[in-house]
Amino acid sequence: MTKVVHVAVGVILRQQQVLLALRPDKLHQGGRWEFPGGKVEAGESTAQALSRELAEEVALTVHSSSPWFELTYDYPEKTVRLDIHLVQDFSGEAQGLEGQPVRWVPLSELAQYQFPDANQPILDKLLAEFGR
Ligand SMILES: Nc1nc2c([nH]c(=O)n2[C@H]2C[C@H](O)[C@@H](COP(=O)(O)OP(=O)(O)OP(=O)(O)O)O2)c(=O)[nH]1
Ligand SMILES: [Mg+2]
Repeated sequence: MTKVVHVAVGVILRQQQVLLALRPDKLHQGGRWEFPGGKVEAGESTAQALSRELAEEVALTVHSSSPWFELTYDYPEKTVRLDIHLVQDFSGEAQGLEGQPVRWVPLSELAQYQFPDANQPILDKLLAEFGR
């Protein structure tokens, strides 16, 4: 049986820029840029998981987030269910608390980055709804 990993993903937007973090080489889909987030733990809502992960990983305090869409993607080694939220109401200065590079990237430059294979629909929707 394939395990499905439930992941809370934050598309964090600030003035036509989105926050990306580089996944360490050793991790699944390492060396790719991700939208910060992580696994939803038992007993947590997705929004709670997202707030916890963004505090732990990139030092941001989420004031509110809104569910955007979900996608399921089958990697050879596991299936992920990405529960993608928009985050536009937050405070703090983004920094990679786990030593990972983080970067505010203009939407117009997203095409220059390599993302996990599951992420294409997120990029398409981001540019369709927020790009100009
Ligand atoms: N955060 C995030 N994960 C993504 C994205 N795209 C994508 O396929 N994933 C996958 C990669 C991983 O298999 C999974 C996230 O799991 P993870 O291991 O990074 O979760 P975590 O932050 O809770 O890390 P850990 O506690 O296990 O160390 O989701 C994305 O844009 N952002
Ligand atoms: Mg993570």
